[in-house]
Amino acid sequence: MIACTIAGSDSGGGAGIQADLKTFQELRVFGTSVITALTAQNTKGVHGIYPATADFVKDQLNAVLDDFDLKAVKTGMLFNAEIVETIVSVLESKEIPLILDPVMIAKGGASLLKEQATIALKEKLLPVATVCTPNIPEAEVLTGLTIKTEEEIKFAGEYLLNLGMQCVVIKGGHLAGKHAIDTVFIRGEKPFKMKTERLKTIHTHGTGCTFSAAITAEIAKGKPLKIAIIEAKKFVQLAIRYPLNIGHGFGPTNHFAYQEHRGICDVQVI
Ligand SMILES: Nc1ncnc2c1ncn2[C@@H]1O[C@H](COP(=O)(O)OP(=O)(O)O)[C@@H](O)[C@H]1O
Ligand SMILES: Cc1ncc(COP(=O)(O)O)c(N)n1
Repeated sequence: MIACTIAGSDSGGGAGIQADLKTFQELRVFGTSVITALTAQNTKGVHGIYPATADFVKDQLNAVLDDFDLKAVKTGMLFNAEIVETIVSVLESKEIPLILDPVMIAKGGASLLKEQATIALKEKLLPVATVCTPNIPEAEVLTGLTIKTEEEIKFAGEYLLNLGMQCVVIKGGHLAGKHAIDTVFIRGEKPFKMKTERLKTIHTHGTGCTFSAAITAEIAKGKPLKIAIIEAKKFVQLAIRYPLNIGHGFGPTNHFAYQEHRGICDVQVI
């Protein structure tokens, strides 16, 4: 099975293209990539960004599409409106499931999406996505709502589904509480929650990339949407639970952990 990630490169290896390809590999999916921007980055922060031109993003995407039978595509850091629009123009006529991680701000605070691009993302790319995986701050930007309570999460999920996509996962990593709870909205179905223990760690660099890449890999293998999302939650939970303790800042998650420990992760689905 072959999947593609369209995202930024993280020289530190914990997020972006590198996290996506490691996740695909661990889940036995062949990974191809389209690089939207190079970042000079490590566990201490983003030290520089060098975007690709929209034309070169298009060349990479066409090269991949021309040769490979892609079963799923994901997007991560898209950086500017030209790149967002280019991706829409190439992908909108294709029937490939699109998993959209609306990456906006790195955990260290650096902006990975320009303000104008947020509008293009919301108006043009979101409507053609199969799954969108915002964290709480991203869901707030996309909906214009403040999201703290369960009611507000429900309202935001329904608002986002109405933009046209098939599924929205509002991730709960940024909320407080003993559990990390993600809420899943699938068109025409009752929403459900995925609940795990909230782990006490600073090594959460790239959790969102890893989670959405795992959904992409499972969908590429033909898993039904709900099963793919639950398996991805197990993948990211284990990747956080068994940290590698690499670097001097907010370290990466452990992409090896799923293959090594997968028998012992329980995600409660409620
Ligand atoms: N401390 C934690 N313990 C357990 N799971 C977590 C923790 N932090 C994040 N997660 C999970 O990791 C995934 C990514 O979530 P989140 O950190 O909100 O995304 P992002 O990286 O986009 O900010 C979600 O499934 C979330 O529930
Ligand atoms: C290239 C790239 N893509 C995405 C992220 C977001 O990851 P995080 O929110 O964990 O910093 C990042 N830091 N760098």
